Amino acid sequence: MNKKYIIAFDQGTTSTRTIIFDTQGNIQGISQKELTQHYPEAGWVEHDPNQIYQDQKETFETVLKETGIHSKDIATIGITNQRETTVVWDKETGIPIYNAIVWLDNRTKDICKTLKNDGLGTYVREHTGLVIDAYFSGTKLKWILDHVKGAREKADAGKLLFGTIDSWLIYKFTNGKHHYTDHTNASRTMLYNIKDLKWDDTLLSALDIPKSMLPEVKTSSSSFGHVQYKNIDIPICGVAGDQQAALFGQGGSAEGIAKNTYGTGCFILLNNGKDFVSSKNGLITTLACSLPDQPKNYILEGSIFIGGASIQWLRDKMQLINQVKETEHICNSIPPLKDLYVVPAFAGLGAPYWDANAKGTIYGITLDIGKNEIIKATLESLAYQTKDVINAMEEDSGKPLTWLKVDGGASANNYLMQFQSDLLNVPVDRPKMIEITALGAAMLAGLKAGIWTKQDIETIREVDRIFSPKMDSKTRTQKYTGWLDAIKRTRTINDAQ
Ligand SMILES: Nc1ncnc2c1ncn2[C@@H]1O[C@H](COP(=O)(O)OP(=O)(O)O)[C@@H](O)[C@H]1O
Ligand SMILES: O=P(O)(O)OC[C@H](O)CO
Repeated sequence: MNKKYIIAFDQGTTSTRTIIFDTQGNIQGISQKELTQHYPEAGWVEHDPNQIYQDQKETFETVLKETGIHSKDIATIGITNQRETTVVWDKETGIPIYNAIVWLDNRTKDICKTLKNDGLGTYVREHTGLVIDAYFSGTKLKWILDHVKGAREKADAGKLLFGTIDSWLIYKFTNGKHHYTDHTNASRTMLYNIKDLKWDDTLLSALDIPKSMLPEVKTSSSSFGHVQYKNIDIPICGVAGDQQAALFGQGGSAEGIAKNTYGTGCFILLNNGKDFVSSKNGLITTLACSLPDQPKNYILEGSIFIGGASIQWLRDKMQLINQVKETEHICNSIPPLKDLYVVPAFAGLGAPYWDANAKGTIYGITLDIGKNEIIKATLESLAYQTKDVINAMEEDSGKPLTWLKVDGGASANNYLMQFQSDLLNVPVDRPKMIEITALGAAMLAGLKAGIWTKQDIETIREVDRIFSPKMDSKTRTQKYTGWLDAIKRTRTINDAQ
């Protein structure tokens, strides 16, 4: 094999990146563009699908130019993406009929309420592993068909296609030749049966979605067509939703491995093995990256909607900081907080509460509280929300968590990582490679393309730092009890409204 590089397309909520790895898994080049967020109404979040494609193409071309690496030396491309975000486009022209409705958008909460009232909750949990929530693609797709003029007729006539961002990019980069997705992305639509690995007719009919719109679902490490660049065809050999890709990059194809990605949201995933376990504690069951010899592995996931986004809120809306990284120094420079909690339910609460109506709150303000304390409480909220999810995971899996692997932008924050370890009372293990999501996608592609074996990829991850718990158990219990009280009060206020 003389091809020397693997490319990852990492299409996230806030940015679009192309990264080139060498065969040791080292980064040779990165190009990145910020993605414009559109907020047409309260609770709505949209992206422009054309911007997503153009940015991905531009970062791809830029990284090749900047590194001087020739496209003939690229063995394969892996794609990883923000999950659930929904695009519908015209089959003939490839033109989207509406903006992409982003995972954080909760405009469809009333559709979800109706589905729940119709008694579909248990069916959804048992067949898709999910809870009925506006987070997943199914109701977003229904909303587009119901609200865009002429969409329903065109869909019924087989003239529209649906996809999550991976499908959209595959379609565009292969000039409309392929309409594919992979198991991880399909499992986030609320339309896919994760036991039988097929689209679910009952849910398609409940949401009035024609099957002809849906992509073919493939193994995450398999052939998804080619990207042509300067007359060279580069095969796309890996596709996975970003959280599952991160778990894979962290070595999570083995049962029992858990990771938390601290990005816009926080996503805690535990590889729970080959058997479908339905959560009794507010988590969801979803599919791990699939390999030809490992088609079905189930993950228990806790999806927290607002993680690093709350630090951006401190910077952009509250203007309490100039840069997100300042929070580490600020937190280290003031004493431990006493009973001050920020509950960042800015988009409702995800796991384990699933409360679409909850709103953000701050509890425990006294006269001595200033902006630094608010900053610290906001940063700590990422760790408290993580603990809520880990507690649920321990209940569901029946096993205590002994080790947490971490990644994502906010995992760079040493104060947060130490506080997380203290609160969970387990070591928190941060890898040297911060682009672990992209690396996971590259690994999936590299496996299929014959660049790496399973043994090779096990040796790529290296530890940067392990944070060990230092907090005494009394303080830990006091702090967490205060958090649970703040959550209870938040939810009581909203119930009363
Ligand atoms: N040093 C830091 N301390 C706290 N939060 C941070 C820090 N660096 C980045 N973040 C947060 O991490 C998020 C970006 O992480 P990233 O993994 O790139 O997110 P995404 O993939 O969701 O776009 C932002 O929300 C930002 O506020
Ligand atoms: O783009 P990220 O990294 O914020 O991830 C978003 C998740 O995939 C949503 O489920």
